[in-house]
Amino acid sequence: MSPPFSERRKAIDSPAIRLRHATKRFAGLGKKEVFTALDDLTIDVARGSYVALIGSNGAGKSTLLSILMGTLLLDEGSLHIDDEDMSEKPSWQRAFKIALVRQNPEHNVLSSLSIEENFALAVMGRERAFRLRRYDRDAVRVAAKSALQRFGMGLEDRLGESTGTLSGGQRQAVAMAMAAVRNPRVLLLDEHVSALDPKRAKVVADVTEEIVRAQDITTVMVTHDLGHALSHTDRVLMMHRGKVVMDLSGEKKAALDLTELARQFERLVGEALPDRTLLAAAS
Ligand SMILES: Nc1ncnc2c1ncn2[C@@H]1O[C@H](COP(=O)(O)OP(=O)(O)OP(=O)(O)O)[C@@H](O)[C@H]1O
Repeated sequence: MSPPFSERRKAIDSPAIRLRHATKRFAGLGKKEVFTALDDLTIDVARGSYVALIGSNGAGKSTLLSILMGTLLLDEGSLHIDDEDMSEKPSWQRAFKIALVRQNPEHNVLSSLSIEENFALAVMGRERAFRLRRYDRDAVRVAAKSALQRFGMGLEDRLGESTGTLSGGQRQAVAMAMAAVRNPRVLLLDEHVSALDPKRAKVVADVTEEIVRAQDITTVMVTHDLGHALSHTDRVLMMHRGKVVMDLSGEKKAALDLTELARQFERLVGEALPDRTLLAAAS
């Protein structure tokens, strides 16, 4: 029996990601030194929204992605994904819900396997069974081809080739297409186009947004490129020293004046935005 309407409504309205008073500390170099990478962070991420995390080096962006992924666990606070308490669950217990595309293309695909075999692993992950067993080759090929075609790189005709022979841009396209085939509840992007040349970066960024919108995937992207964040995402969270210092969405984001943004950021944190963040936005 399906749940009552009120319960279904609640599931749709409730945020996909609910972070409450999230704190993560690391031991510093000195014996008693402790560094707070995430400092009492409370954030809701709406279902299906595309959110960018921007901030200077060491602001806590990667730590936050690791907390969402489960490769790090919180010291204090809580994390719910789709109303399920994930605070204590390590990455392997939530991997079927979450896909991650990393900055380094070599970290996203297994280069000893073919493109098709990489997709087979992605599909098996979606089915919550990472056992190496015979996979449905036709179904995997159909899904892989249709996801790869979007990138216009001809990769759909090279399924039998080793991913070790692909360029960085091609590997990132394969990684994004694999994420699309897995159709995760949450997609995490860690500067996934920053290592690519501008032309390939644009293709991968554009298709990423198409996938996110078409499949309604809640997405959190770390980037140093404010221009990329402003043109593709619904909401920009500016981080500094483990806190969100600015939260821009809707009209506030649409009416954004970069000089004013830089001024406000500096006033709030006492430090200027990194040059590359502003330069990327202005170009
Ligand atoms: N495993 C770790 N051990 C100790 N300190 C860590 C660890 N991971 C991160 N930190 C520290 O936590 C702080 C936040 O790091 P984080 O990597 O989250 O920043 P970031 O915003 O992603 O920066 P960047 O833009 O340079 O990638 C940094 O000062 C970093 O040195």
